[in-house]
Amino acid sequence: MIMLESPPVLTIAGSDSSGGAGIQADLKTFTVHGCYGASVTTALTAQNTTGVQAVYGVPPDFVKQQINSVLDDIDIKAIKTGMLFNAENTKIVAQVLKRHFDTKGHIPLVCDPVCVSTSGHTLLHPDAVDTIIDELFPISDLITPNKAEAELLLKQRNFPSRIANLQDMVNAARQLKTLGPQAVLLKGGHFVASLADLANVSSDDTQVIRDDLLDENTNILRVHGRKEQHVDSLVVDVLCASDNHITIFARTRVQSTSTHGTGCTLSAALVSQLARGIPLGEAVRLAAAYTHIGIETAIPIGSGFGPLNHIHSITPQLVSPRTKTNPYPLTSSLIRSSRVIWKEYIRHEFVVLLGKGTLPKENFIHFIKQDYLYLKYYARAYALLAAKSHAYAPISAAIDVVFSIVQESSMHMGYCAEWGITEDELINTSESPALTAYGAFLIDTGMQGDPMKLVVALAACLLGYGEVGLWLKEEARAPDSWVKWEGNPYLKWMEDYSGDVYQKAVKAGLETLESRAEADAPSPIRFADWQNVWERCTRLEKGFWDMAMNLEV
Ligand SMILES: Nc1ncnc2c1ncn2[C@@H]1O[C@H](COP(=O)(O)OP(=O)(O)OP(=O)(O)O)[C@@H](O)[C@H]1O
Ligand SMILES: Cc1ncc(CO)c(N)n1
Repeated sequence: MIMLESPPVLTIAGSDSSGGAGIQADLKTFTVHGCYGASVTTALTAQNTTGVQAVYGVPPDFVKQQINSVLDDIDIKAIKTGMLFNAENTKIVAQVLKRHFDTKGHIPLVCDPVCVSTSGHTLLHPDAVDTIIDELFPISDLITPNKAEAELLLKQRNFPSRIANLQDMVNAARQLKTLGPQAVLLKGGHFVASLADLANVSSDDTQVIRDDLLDENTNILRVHGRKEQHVDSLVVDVLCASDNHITIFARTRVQSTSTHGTGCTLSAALVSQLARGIPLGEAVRLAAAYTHIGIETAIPIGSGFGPLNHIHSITPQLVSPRTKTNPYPLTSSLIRSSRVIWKEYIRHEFVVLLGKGTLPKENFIHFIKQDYLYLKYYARAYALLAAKSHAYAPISAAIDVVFSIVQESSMHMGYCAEWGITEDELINTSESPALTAYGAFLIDTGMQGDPMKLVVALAACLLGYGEVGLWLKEEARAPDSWVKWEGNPYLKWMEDYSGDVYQKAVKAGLETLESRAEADAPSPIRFADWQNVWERCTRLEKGFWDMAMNLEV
């Protein structure tokens, strides 16, 4: 996506010579979030992936001059503080910011109370802890301590400080908020939680957000891939908002040593979101997802704990080859590139009501009639793909799909008969605008030069329905599930899309997509075209279910 505005943001932090944490991590993160990054340096570190070798503080007067130079001139939209080094620097930062806020108005401020590096090196003099609490916390909109920092801050003010379980994290986040900031995000990178822990902390004022669109939780990638499941080893970040409401953000833990600078990166991503006016809860979710993918896609750098991959959001993931653990890199990056709309599609109200068995019959009938007409476009698009293919194997593969779509359409005819719709009525159904738009887009995409665009366009439907089928089937397995399987009037639909025949087609579709991409070497412009086609088809799919819900003709 092209960002037309770049809100200016500021980091006040230490320099990391190895480039993975501190100011360097912040500036990279700001840049890929489309923000303009300014930086005030509080300390220089000689540091690499194995640890911190030396620290050199910047004199407080010079820190003050830097902040004034930036804030007197540039319309900064959000600020973060990281490593402040000592009490003098902390004090001056708080004073100067306070003065600017008093004269020019408040600017959203995130304080990452960096105290100790992952390698155990002191990044903040112990006598500065009180200064951070007394001077900086009261003007901060959010503080983002990790587990060790939270324990240190609480101990400083004689709170019970040991964090041994998830309930302790929730309590600690609440107590930290009484120290003065508007909100607290207690980061959980150094704490391993399980699904059982999550179940134990649920209560009325605690919400759990499971970021379920990461690869590990995308059913088609997991079921048809060879990814090992580590779904019970979780990372949780706990947010205590200004109204004391607790939100727990839970994601699958990545087994990786590329975790240097994760904390700096998370708070820098958060600041970038806040600068765009994104509300705090959503900003945390987006920033945590960005950090997570950065860890997941990192390539080892250095001999110790390497940096995460800051530029994943602007690098085509296609560069990553198909491997045993990541057999579907293109699919995974397409899903990620339009994750919000993809989720609106595969978790659509239509699907949820269908799973519960409470979808009104008229909506389903409306859908199935339009879907019958859709399959005609879909078959024509595959026939077009055959016409555009240069070898017998892909021609024959595309024609096989044409035949199975024709079969699927007779399956629809069968459904319709069950629901009392005659063949005549079905054939004479008029197209809804949502269908015309989708069908025309498929054919138009096919008429263009790059056949891979057509392959991508066709995949959104195939893979999305496969995902929905697997999701409903998996959800149905849980005790007291919201999905009604036996006795559901739409059982056959759920069985068809989760069943072996359709899932075999999904797996074949994944293979086609990935093997074609592997044999290709797309330029960034072509890759962006594929992403765009995927995004538009995902949107059209969502539109199709909107149409079914609204009974639009
Ligand atoms: N192994 C991991 N898998 C997934 N997410 C992780 C992992 N490690 C850290 N994170 C995420 O990274 C973010 C930073 O968390 P962490 O608690 O590690 O901060 P930190 O200790 O301040 O980091 P650092 O000192 O390395 O900059 C959090 O959102 C956390 O959930
Ligand atoms: C400069 C700097 N800031 C913060 C951290 C914490 O990750 C670090 N290692 N180095």
